Amino acid sequence: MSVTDFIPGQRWISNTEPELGLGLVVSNADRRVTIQFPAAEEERTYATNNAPVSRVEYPVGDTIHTRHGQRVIITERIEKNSCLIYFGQDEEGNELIVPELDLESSVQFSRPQDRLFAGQVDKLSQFRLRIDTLNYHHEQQSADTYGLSGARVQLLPHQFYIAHDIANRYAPRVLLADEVGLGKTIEAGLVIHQQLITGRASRVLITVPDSLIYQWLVEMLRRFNLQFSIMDELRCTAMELSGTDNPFDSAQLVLCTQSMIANNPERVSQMLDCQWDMMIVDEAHHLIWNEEEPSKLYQAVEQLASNIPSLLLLTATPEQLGLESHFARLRLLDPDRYNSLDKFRDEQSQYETVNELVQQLLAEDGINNLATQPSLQAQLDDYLGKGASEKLLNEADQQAALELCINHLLDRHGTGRVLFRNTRDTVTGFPTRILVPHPLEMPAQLESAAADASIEDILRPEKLLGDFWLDEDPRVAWLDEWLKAHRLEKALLICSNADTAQALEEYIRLRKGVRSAVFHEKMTLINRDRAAAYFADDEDYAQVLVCSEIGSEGRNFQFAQHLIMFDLPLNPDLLEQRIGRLDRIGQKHDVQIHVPFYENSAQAVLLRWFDEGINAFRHTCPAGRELFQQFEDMITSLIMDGVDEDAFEELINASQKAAGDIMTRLQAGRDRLLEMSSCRPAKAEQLLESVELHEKRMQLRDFMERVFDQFGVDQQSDGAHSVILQPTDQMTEHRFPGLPDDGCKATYSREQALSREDIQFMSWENPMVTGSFEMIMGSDFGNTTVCTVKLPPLQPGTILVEAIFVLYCAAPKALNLQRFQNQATVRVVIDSNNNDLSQIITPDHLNKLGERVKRHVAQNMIRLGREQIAGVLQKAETEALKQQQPLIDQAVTKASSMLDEEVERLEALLEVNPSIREEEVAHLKAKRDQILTHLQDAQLRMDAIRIAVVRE
Ligand SMILES: Nc1ncnc2c1ncn2[C@@H]1O[C@H](COP(=O)(O)OP(=O)(O)OP(=O)(O)O)[C@@H](O)[C@H]1O
Repeated sequence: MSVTDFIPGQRWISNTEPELGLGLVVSNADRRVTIQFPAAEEERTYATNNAPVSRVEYPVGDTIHTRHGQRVIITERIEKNSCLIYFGQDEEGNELIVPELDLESSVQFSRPQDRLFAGQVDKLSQFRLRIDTLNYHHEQQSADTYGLSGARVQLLPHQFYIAHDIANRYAPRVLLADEVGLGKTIEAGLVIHQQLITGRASRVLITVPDSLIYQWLVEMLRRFNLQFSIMDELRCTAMELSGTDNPFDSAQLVLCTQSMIANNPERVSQMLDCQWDMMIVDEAHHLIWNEEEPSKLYQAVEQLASNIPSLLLLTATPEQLGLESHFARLRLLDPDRYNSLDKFRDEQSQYETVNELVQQLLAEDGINNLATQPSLQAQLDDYLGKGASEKLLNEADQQAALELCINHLLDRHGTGRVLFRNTRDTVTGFPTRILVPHPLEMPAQLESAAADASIEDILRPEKLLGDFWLDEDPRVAWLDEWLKAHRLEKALLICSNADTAQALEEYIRLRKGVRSAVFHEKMTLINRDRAAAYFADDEDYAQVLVCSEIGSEGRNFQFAQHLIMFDLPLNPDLLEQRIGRLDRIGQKHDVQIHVPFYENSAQAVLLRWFDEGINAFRHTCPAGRELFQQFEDMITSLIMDGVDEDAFEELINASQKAAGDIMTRLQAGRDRLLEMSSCRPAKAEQLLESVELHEKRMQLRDFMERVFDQFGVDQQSDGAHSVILQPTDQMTEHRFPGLPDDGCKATYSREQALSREDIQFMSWENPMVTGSFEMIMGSDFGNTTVCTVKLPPLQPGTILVEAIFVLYCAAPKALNLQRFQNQATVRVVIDSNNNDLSQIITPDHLNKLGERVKRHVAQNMIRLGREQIAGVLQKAETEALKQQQPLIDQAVTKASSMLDEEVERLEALLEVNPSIREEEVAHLKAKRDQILTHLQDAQLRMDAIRIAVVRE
């Protein structure tokens, strides 16, 4: 630009700060030009030869706004003393004359055509990045597994099956009851993440036992990038003192302890005043209920559950406290469905018949069975409606029809809508459990002390040994020796009592020099987590963590291989919870379960019964609780009255038989159905394939490298898959989304992310990536560019206009309308002779052959070719618009067929399966109508323009 280009009174716009609005030249002297930006009340002075500004000239036909608020369509434009005067008509048809000085200053050019003609031309690389963003964004949004693939987790089929099934429901309310350590937290996290990222939920409340609060906090952050806020009494009070009305309104994602919910009605009432979308209750077997006296926790959760649309209850032992409590928890999920305990009991007995039918159909000759057995046909018709079997047998593809029927049976008459339970039998990869009993001689004084003691005291013999039990208890001496002999191995020790844990740990640490830590309910939460972290440390670690029973619930200690049961609990579910600390996903070794016990003692009775009677050490024993109830009297009498070998034999034989019977019954009925509806392997595999297919690491890496470059984030490669990212002073935005102020390390490899939890997992759902999508698509970044291109058949000087359109629907994010559109963009290429070359000149041609031009050259090209380009753009718009209706029709057809099928399925289910909530069907229908309306209103909108000038 030269000195003579700038005349006071002219309007210009800044290329680097377009948000300042329209500028006004106020002076031009000494090779410096000063431009005022009235809308922003700012002024800039530039050197005239390289001022980063573009002249604003509106063509005839455009609409302009005056500073007096008038809207004028330009009919004529003249230039006087190098300034423009516009002539035109306002909305009432009044003739107006508008000198450019009178133009409204707060205009923003974000439409690509406006920016182009205002001289705001982006780099070629930015244009390409924009188009790639549109395509990748659409691809991710359309994937069936959208929202499930960004977690730092191994792709385990049973978890993805459950998460996918639940996450696709409206306001899901379910009980996640996988066996201990199979990943219920992960399943819940996947569902939360998916609901948040798709916009179906935005406020989530998680409540967990006190000892698990930090573990959940960390797990949500490191695996799902979800930053929860812990709301404890201290924090709530501090916020109230500083003027916050309701502390629970201060965060979207809140974690709180179950003791707060159970014991603090005021806090519960504050929670009730907030609009939550989702609540998660971990270790939900604590929600104890009986008719006379429901627990406080149950009552508080019940209040919250009736106000919060979505509810996930997590427990590995749903029936730990009896069928009544289990039923009451199901009632929290769906009070209409679970309104009678007797009916519920009846239903349980029906599962056997349904399963028998399913098994006959699943058999190798299932079709044949059905074709030749009228009784089977009648049974199927009974369940699925008259004519169901005939229809199936008449299908061309009978096998596929049979599959569908089995799905319907499970769906409508099985257990699966509300309850999910995967077992170790169906999930592979678990270690072997080895029982290592350590018989010890009973201290003499115990025999007499035990005579009048209660069963609880007998089971914790240290209590009976008096104040010096640590010196006298042979288990303590055994422990000391064992730890010395296994110095390099970590062991988790569990005993039932906090005082025992505390005294024992102090003793071995101070008196025996063992590196140990303690974990019990009398410690503060912070100290508990410190102890757990010390035990987990790879280098400077505690060899043994001594826990009271609270350490047997929910915690992840699978890095240790040895579990020492200092005593044994009476309840087989608790035994399983203890073993589950080590026997969980991620355990790489066999689990050794050490039980030091006195011969001929109560513990010896329990040990033998658990092992020989119900085989609860080496395997999980789903029938444990029921068996314990059945044999409790016999066990108690053996414990209290001393061992009578014949009676013991009888107990063992009877227990084995009963265990076999119960397992057969469960397998024949409820458990088999549960298993089938908790994970259908073929579907689960398909889901994992979809996640892998959309992972596209190389493309993601390439994409993000370009984004970081463009936005000024420094990146240093750090090995094959990872990178170190640092904010810089050259960043174009104040902050880069998701990037910590002090930078971070990130990896594009799931495997590496799993082994290095200190580095970020860069998936398409990482906040840095989704933030980049939003930053680029939500702004004018890269929406105009100019290049030259050598394309021999075309005449030099020909102008090619490549216009990119997107189908735009102004709809809530939660509807995720992109998934119904087959393509992300519509692309039209028109040349200056108005030929449509869209099919001939591909994006690849222009990407590969297009050469960059300097900005001022590009601006000149636009200025000179403006009229022609405007005409071509109009033609491009006309051509694109021809595709609008077909695109809408295609999206509407796809949406209708998907959503109608879902509605029909739910309606059919509703007729026969009371676990469907009416509101679920109503919501789905309303959502379908809303989606179709929005799609029908969709409009193609020009999103970006590339001008290519053909050169010699
Ligand atoms: N897909 C996965 N990828 C990586 N780690 C996993 C995965 N699933 C589970 N884990 C790990 O396995 C352990 C058990 O998972 P989680 O805590 O979710 O199990 P749970 O079923 O809730 O256990 P509990 O019954 O003890 O409460 C945790 O350490 C978890 O991080």
